[in-house]
Amino acid sequence: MDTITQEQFQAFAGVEGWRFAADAVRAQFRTGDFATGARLFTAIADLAEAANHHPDVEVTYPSVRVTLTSHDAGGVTGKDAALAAAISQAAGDLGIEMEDAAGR
Ligand SMILES: C[C@H](O)[C@H](O)[C@H]1CNC2=NC(N)=NC(=O)C2=N1
Repeated sequence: MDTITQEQFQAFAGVEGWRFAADAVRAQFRTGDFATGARLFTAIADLAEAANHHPDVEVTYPSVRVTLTSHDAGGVTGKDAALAAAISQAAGDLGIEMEDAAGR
């Protein structure tokens, strides 16, 4: 699968707030506590396994950081955009908000 540009990524529905940097897209979710972070991670893991496309995920007490890239393509592809949108939807379903770049 070919890589996509930042403009092509931003054109995907549901990826608002994801940040395109170099060869990956990143987002941070404000969970507020570790148990909620674990629930979000579990939802992300289920989506990743279903897509056979896996993010890097950092779970801390107050937040969950997600980084997506397509290792086989060496950059961001439509798989990353589709999974990013699905992760944002799963976070929304759990009542979890995305943080902006400043962590607000
Ligand atoms: C064998 C397996 O299908 C591949 O290693 C998959 C697994 N998950 C993956 N996830 C991501 N982000 N990039 C890949 O290239 C990738 N490849």
